[in-house]
Amino acid sequence: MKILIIGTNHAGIAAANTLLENYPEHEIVMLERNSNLSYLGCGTALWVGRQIDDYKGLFYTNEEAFAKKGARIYTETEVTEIDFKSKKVYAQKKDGEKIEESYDKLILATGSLPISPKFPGYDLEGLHFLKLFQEGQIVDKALSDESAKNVCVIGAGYIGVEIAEAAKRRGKNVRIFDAEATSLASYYDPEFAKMMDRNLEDHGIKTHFGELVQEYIGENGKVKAVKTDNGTYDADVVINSIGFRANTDLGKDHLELFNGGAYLVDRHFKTSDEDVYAIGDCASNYSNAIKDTTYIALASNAVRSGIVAAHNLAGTELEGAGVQGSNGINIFNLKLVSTGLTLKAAEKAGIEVDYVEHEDTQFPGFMPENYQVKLRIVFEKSSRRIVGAQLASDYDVSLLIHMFSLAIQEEVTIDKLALLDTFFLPHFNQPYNYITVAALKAKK
Ligand SMILES: Cc1cc2nc3c(=O)[nH]c(=O)nc-3n(C[C@H](O)[C@H](O)[C@H](O)COP(=O)(O)OP(=O)(O)OC[C@H]3O[C@@H](n4cnc5c(N)ncnc54)[C@H](O)[C@@H]3O)c2cc1C
Ligand SMILES: NC(=O)C1=CN([C@@H]2O[C@H](COP(=O)(O)OP(=O)(O)OC[C@H]3O[C@@H](n4cnc5c(N)ncnc54)[C@H](O)[C@@H]3O)[C@@H](O)[C@H]2O)C=CC1
Repeated sequence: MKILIIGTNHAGIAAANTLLENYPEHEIVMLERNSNLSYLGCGTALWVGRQIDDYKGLFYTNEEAFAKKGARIYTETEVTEIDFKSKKVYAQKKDGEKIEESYDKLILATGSLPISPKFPGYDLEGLHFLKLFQEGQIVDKALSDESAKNVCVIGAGYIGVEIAEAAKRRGKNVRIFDAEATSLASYYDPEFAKMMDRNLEDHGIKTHFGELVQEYIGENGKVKAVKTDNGTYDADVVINSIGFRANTDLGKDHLELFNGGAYLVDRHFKTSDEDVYAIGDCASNYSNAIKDTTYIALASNAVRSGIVAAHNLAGTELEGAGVQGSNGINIFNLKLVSTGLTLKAAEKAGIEVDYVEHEDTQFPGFMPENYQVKLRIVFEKSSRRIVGAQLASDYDVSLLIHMFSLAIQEEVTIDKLALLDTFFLPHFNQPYNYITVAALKAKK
């Protein structure tokens, strides 16, 4: 069987590896428009903020590795059209050469594109996005210009907050804007998000939440200020980070879409076309918290969807486990992690929930070094199944969120969690720890 994979970043790579390692009898062709593959965007802010020395370690594989494994791989080759009827893909190489490939099965792994806000002045020089490695390089160069003093970040989601920290670490005056009342509003309830807001402000970043950007003001074709409904602010560098949209340009007229966005897929990541699978940021996913289709753009989901699609396509039935949207962030040492639904997300999904919360130190009081930890657990009122959790601390409590992720996936109730056997050792935690205490607070 001849299998074509379009897009070879995290999702496409996971699918290709699964096929090459488990089903070597198939012919694999990979098509990628970029010059590189496997760029870990999560490292952009670390590198731009000089927390790591350079970007070389942010790539975990390359074209040669796949050629060696037996795949035919084309980089700098953009797929321009797919004829789903005759099962043919048309592409163009960087030098203009046109190529044509047929397929028996097709995997779309074309990812996502940053949403571009079309405020007046959107085409000025000095406005940036942060999706590709090359865009990271451009932002890095812009911040290296000594005369660029003022940086405005539009959107205080994950990319925005991370790059705001990086720009501050590079000695810039940084302002961050978001339409919502706090940063990270789609990941955390206000009580947690406000800890991040305070953290940003304590480190000298000016926050402008609930303030709407209306215009980029320029001079001689270059941005010099950002105008909002509340004021005008100097800006030499503007970074736009108001979210991603699924990149479905190639298949949107043929394949069924989820809410007009990502390719709608089943639990095998198969699209509405029997011979076409879609994975990663260009595809929908299944949410265990809302028990319905969702769209969440994360590298972690992209990898898993690639593995599941590849097995199913090759004939081994494997149902995707669904997702919780588990995520984490670490800014100036404040760590926030969450999974599943916030109170607002639950309300939006029409799920009636309650929550319990507890804040305590990680270790018993007699330990010489200690940290505050704040935990919130969200559960469905009727079934009492856990549907979300949020944790905040300067201590690394990140691994705990995986337990809550599994709890959501497996529909564990808050009452079961209260009686869970959690070990105790002063070096790690307390006998009456914040998980147990929080869960015991859940009133019937
Ligand atoms: C700055 C930043 C930080 C991030 N941090 C994290 C993090 O910490 N944790 C996390 O889980 N996620 C993070 N993400 C999100 C994560 O990077 C994405 O969810 C992930 O890249 C999705 O992988 P993908 O392979 O589905 O899509 P993409 O990474 O978007 O890759 C799609 C590929 O398809 C190619 N392509 C598209 N169209 C065509 C075409 N017509 N022809 C040929 N090739 C094509 C593209 O060139 C691209 O290489 C971050 C993203 C960014 C930008
Ligand atoms: N640590 C992690 O896991 C990371 C994950 N990612 C993922 O990459 C994807 C893209 O990241 P982001 O672009 O940061 O998206 P995001 O969805 O995290 O945040 C976008 C932010 O922009 C705001 N916004 C939307 N429209 C706006 C407007 N017109 N004006 C002002 N604010 C506006 C939203 O309120 C939101 O806070 C996300 O899926 C994210 O989860 C990115 C970086 C790190």
